[in-house]
Amino acid sequence: MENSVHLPEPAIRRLPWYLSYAKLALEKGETTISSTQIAFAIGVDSSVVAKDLSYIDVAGKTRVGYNTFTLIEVLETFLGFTKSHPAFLFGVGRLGGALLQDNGLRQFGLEIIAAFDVKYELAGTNINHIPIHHFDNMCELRRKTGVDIAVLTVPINRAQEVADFLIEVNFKAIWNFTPIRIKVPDHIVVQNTSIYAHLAVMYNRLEQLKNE
Ligand SMILES: NC(=O)c1ccc[n+]([C@@H]2O[C@H](COP(=O)([O-])OP(=O)(O)OC[C@H]3O[C@@H](n4cnc5c(N)ncnc54)[C@H](O)[C@@H]3O)[C@@H](O)[C@H]2O)c1
Repeated sequence: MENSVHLPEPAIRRLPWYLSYAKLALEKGETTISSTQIAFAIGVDSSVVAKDLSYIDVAGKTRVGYNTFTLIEVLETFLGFTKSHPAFLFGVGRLGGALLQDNGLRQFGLEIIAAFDVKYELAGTNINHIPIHHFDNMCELRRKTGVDIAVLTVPINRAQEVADFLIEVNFKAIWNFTPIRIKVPDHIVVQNTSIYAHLAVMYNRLEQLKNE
């Protein structure tokens, strides 16, 4: 069963933490794990873990626990990590190039099948076997493949115009790595991912600690 249930976003964000913990537990030979154990390891209340896991179709008892292998399987399927989600990447610079090199994305179900840039010299090359095309050829490839997901790694001053164009040609989801909050209509799914924003939180908390 993939994630068709509408879960609160904080719950969706916690489930991958449970998954990582379950994988570690299995590596250590723990064939069952309880929600109390998960709660302790992750640092959240066990009632929260039990509630989160109640959204997904996994058999288990709060005290006795879940079969670790089954829990991993069910979580991976539910989170969409076992299915392949084809995507196009836009902007093959330092960050875009690094993402193309990252085989880890595939483990989480994201399959970047082609990348696009406005630099003519990049067209016809590839990174990690992923072909790079000129941006002008994108619409044709989009029509052929029906890809819905765009990974956006263009310079900040190009982000909105590229996003607008992608929406016009029917992309449905944008994973935005640029540090600008792109504006999109309600029916478009956007995830903004900025390591810089996390840095700001870290600095702020660090200052607070120093002032305590
Ligand atoms: N989210 C993060 O954590 C994070 C980390 C580093 C960088 N960034 C952001 O990612 C973006 C890329 O950073 P970078 O360092 O890789 O930049 P870069 O300049 O190395 O690469 C950008 C690439 O985008 C291409 N490009 C420009 N306009 C385009 C268009 N219309 N269509 C397709 N490609 C186009 C450029 O030719 C270039 O190759 C920036 O917005 C940067 O701020 C985010």
